Parts: sequence; C-alpha cells; structure tokens
Amino acid sequence: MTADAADATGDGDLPVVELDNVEIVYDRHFLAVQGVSMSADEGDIVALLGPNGAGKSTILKMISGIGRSERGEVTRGRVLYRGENVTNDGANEMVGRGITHILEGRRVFEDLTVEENLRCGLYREGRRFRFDEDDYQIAFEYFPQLEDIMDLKAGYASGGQQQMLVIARALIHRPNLLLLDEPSLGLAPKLVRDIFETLVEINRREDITMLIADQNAKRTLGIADYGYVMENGQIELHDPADELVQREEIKEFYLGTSGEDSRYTDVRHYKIRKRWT
Ligand SMILES: Nc1ncnc2c1ncn2[C@@H]1O[C@H](COP(=O)(O)OP(=O)(O)OP(=O)(O)O)[C@@H](O)[C@H]1O
Repeated sequence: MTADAADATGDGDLPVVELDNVEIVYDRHFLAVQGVSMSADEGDIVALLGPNGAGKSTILKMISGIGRSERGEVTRGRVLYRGENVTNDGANEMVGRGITHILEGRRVFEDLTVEENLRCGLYREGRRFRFDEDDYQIAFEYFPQLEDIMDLKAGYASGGQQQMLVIARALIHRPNLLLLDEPSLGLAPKLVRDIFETLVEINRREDITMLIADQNAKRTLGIADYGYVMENGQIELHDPADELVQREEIKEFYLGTSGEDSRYTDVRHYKIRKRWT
C-alpha cells in the first residue's frame, strides 16, 4: 500500500507492525523473548541487531506466523499489523496481509531452476501455474544478473546469486512488509554492500517497509531508519539508526574497531574479555 492509499484508509499514522510487551515461548516452556516492544513505521527500514540466540529470528517468525509451526507462541503482549491484533495468526493469514519473510540461510529450492524458484513467488496470488514474463520484471529490475541464469539449478548458483534470488522471489509477492533474516550472512563485504544498496532502492521505489535482523550492525544501521539491539531475548537499546551508531556502547561493543564489516560476534568476544580484565 502506498502512503497515499494508507492515508485514504485512515491508517497512515499507524505503524505497519508493532509488538507490544511481547513474550514468546517455544514448546510451552522455553522462554525465548520477553517484554519486547518495538515497531516499524510505514516505509521505514528497521534494524534488529544482536548476537546468536538473542531472539531476532524468533521475533520475525512470530510476525510472519512461521513461529507457530515451530511450536512458538506469543504468551504475553500483542502483535499488531496496521493496528489489527494479529497475535498468533498463522503464516497463511500473514502472507495474505502482504507480509513476506526471507528466512535465514538463503532457502532456495536447490533442484529447481532459478526461473522455477521465481515462479514460486506467485503462489500468494494463487497463480503458481499461470504466470507471465511480466511477473519477473520486478525481479530483473533490481537483480538483472538473474536474467542470465534463469535455467540454472538454484543449488548451483553462488551464495550472492541465491541471496538475490530469494529477495527477488519475495518481491514477486509484492509485499507491504518484508522481513529479512541475516541477509549478509556468509557473503563477501562487496556483495553485502551491493545487496544492501539494492534493498534501499527497493524500499524507496516500491514503498516496502523492511525489518532486517542481522549481526552486521554497521551495514544494517547504515541503511536503517531505526534500530533495536537485543540480548538474551530482550531489547537492550533502541534509537534512530543515525543516533544509535553514535552511541559509545554501540561503537565499542557492537561495531568494534577492527573494520567496517566486523560482526557482533567479533566484538562480543572483546566484550567478554573486557569484563574479565
Ligand atoms: N524452534 C525452536 N524451538 C525451541 N527453541 C528455539 C527454537 N528456535 C529458537 N529457539 C531458541 O530461542 C532463542 C532465540 O533464538 P533465535 O533464533 O530467535 O535467535 P537469533 O537472535 O535469531 O540468533 P541467530 O542469529 O543464531 O538465529 C535461542 O535460545 C534459541 O535456541
């Protein structure tokens, strides 16, 4: 929905997604997330940062509804989508609302070609078997490289091409809200830079709100409007991204001093060392 359309429906000022004091439990007893309140406004890119196990993926999964199939449950608080209470709604309903989740680990269908993988993106509209080349145009517009490898089995594509493919496939859904889990994982710095620049372009031109969970704090805050930092299932810090990068604890612990692409885990070790020295 464009900003104008949102205004016309009267929900222009509501966040696209909002978590209100949310607690998430797996298997009825494992407390993964507690007391989390956060939101993403229309058209924003929001960064969700933190180390392994902090709870970033869990939050994305409960927003997209996928968490339910992993025996995750919001046991306290509420998840709102454009003001509507969608707490514990399933993945089908969330896809129907225009939420697309790009899971960690570049989940391509390895035995299908790049084209067949893209075609899966039409599923939302029930057009899995009826497609037309125009449907791919949005994919090629942002990732022209894909046009040259349409017949390649996705399993043989490089890590960068697979990441482009999963983002392109998500774009074919024409989402309102795109959830990205670790898009920089395992990619060379130059590729991460290119992909993040493309995400900004997509955000601006397609008016897609994005929530990006990543450990590459510098890159992610570099493109984000707002950032949240998680540890042990809770939000430790949050601020507009340009203010967050200036904060001492972020500079010291989350961005490190060893180079622009240092990841949280590198500085986490530093933080632990520092505690004991
Ligand atoms: N399906 C599941 N069942 C039970 N516990 C889970 C499940 N998924 C995650 N957890 C646990 O919930 C906690 C938060 O994990 P989560 O994957 O959300 O963290 P994360 O910040 O995304 O880290 P990573 O970057 O490693 O994915 C961890 O302790 C994890 O072991």
